[in-house]
Amino acid sequence: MTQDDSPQDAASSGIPASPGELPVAKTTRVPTPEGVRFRQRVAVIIPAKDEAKRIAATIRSARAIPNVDLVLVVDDGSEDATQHVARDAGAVVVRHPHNRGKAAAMETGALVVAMRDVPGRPPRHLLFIDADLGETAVATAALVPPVMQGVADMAIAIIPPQPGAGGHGFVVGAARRAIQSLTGWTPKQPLSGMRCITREAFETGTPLARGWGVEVGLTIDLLRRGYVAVEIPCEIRHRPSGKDFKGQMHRAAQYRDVQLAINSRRIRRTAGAVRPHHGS
Ligand SMILES: O=c1ccn([C@@H]2O[C@H](COP(=O)(O)OP(=O)(O)O[C@H]3O[C@H](CO)[C@@H](O)[C@H](O)[C@H]3O)[C@@H](O)[C@H]2O)c(=O)[nH]1
Ligand SMILES: O=C(O)[C@H](O)COP(=O)(O)O
Repeated sequence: MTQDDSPQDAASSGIPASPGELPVAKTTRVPTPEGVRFRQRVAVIIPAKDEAKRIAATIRSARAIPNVDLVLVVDDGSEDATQHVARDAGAVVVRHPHNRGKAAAMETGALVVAMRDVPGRPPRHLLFIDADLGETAVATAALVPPVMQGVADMAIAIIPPQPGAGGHGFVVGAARRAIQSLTGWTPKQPLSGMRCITREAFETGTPLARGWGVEVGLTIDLLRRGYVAVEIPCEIRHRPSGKDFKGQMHRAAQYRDVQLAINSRRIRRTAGAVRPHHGS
């Protein structure tokens, strides 16, 4: 992923400048019976397409994240042994029979976690991570505390510059500008998919934008509804897209999906602004 060090003011970054200025998440606290305290749990959801080489290390690392009691892999129609390797590494695995794209894999993952949440207890927070983080996946643990403490409804990883990355900042720039114009918030890494999010915020953001538009769509939809997002640095490594033909094709697909997500939200905003008001 392309990095950008453009300056940001603390207020628009969402990152608190000092403890006295902590933002407050919008997610409603689930009331629990008096005197009963449930430990908030977290589910890691890993959308995975043809990730047999790296998924085992990612799962092992993710299992070490505090408060995680479920690691779920959604095999998005892989043609390799992803599902078998993931099961052997201790994950719960579900599978799309055909490739449906990352956003669909995220929705499937959230649905399966909901089925495993314990009735009467707070729903698990959802920690989405990519399958290719390997042993660095544990560093996404830093995304959990802001959500757990009610500082944010969604915490997004800022990742360090990646060796071999070949981006030109084109997709990232377009995504950042659109989020800025539709929400007033300027994210450093608008495409980052490593995100911890409350169940309530996730449900508010569904249906998700398709494919690679999912992160941009989710950020816009949540911020416009008053939810709070923060970006948190995480020392993770992933397999970046290079400068080769495959990398450029990937960027073209990202650009297409991001533009679709942005355009539909612009249209929705305009339609909302001109819709006649029939209230009393
Ligand atoms: O059809 C697909 C394609 C990919 N994946 C998985 O999605 C994740 C991200 O895919 P990757 O190929 O690593 O894409 P990147 O370009 O490296 O992804 C960056 O940019 C994406 C948005 O464009 C974000 O979703 C990612 O989190 C972010 O790391 C990986 O676990 C894949 O296995 C699927 O589940 N289904
Ligand atoms: O490599 C990346 O960071 C993404 O594929 C986006 O590409 P970009 O840097 O050209 O926006």
